[in-house]
Amino acid sequence: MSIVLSNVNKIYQSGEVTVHALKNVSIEIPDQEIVAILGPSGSGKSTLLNVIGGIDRHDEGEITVHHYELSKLKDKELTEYRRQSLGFIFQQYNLMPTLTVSENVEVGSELSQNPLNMKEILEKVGMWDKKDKFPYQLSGGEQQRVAIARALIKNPQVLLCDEPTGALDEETGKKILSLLKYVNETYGTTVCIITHNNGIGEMAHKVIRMKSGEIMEHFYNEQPVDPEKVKWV
Ligand SMILES: Nc1ncnc2c1ncn2[C@@H]1O[C@H](COP(=O)(O)OP(=O)(O)OP(=O)(O)O)[C@@H](O)[C@H]1O
Repeated sequence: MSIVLSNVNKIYQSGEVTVHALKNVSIEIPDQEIVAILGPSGSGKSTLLNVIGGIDRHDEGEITVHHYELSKLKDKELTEYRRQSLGFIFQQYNLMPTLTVSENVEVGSELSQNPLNMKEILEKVGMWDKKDKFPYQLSGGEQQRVAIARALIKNPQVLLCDEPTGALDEETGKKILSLLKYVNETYGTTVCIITHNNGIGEMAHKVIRMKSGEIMEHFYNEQPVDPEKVKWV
């Protein structure tokens, strides 16, 4: 049960301007693996993640995520799919400033029918001792840990990460990558990471490289590198 895209097209029309953001994209994202989606700005990485994540609708082709065929889902079903199956991590952590760490994670928990245990998750991401702090009292890396905990507590099958280390320095960014690897190994979560940082491709099981809305290449790393050892570029 993996994520399969067949001949997926996505066209944005704003006024006179037409952007073909995804052009006949066919690709498989295997279950329980780490997949890095690389490519220059404007190549369609976020669009790809957004159509997989049901944040945006594709125009043509098929996207199957586990037993869901996304084009067949009504809006309400798409929302349910996002809630039940997916966790999202963004470059901006999007924490609620007026809520504590544990309250922020609770928000994720409330979205799920089978949430994981709060203490376990906060311990796993190394934030249990800061559970009563507010976001402004935390570093960027710590805030991203909370965002990961908020996504994880739903026990999603897939974690979709858009530039998760984009706002972090190398040392902190590598710690977040190590945490994502740990999550993948511990919970069997499929982890998709969009990034400009080619080095992050080294830690992934599979690399997908995009350009101008197309898949330029995709390949498996025979030996994914430890996140602490990737080249930071
Ligand atoms: N909502 C939108 N309306 C119109 N055009 C859009 C929209 N979203 C994206 N695009 C266009 O689609 C193309 C692909 O954008 P996308 O954000 O997917 O690229 P990206 O590879 O993620 O870029 P970046 O690395 O800069 O985030 C770009 O030309 C972009 O301007």
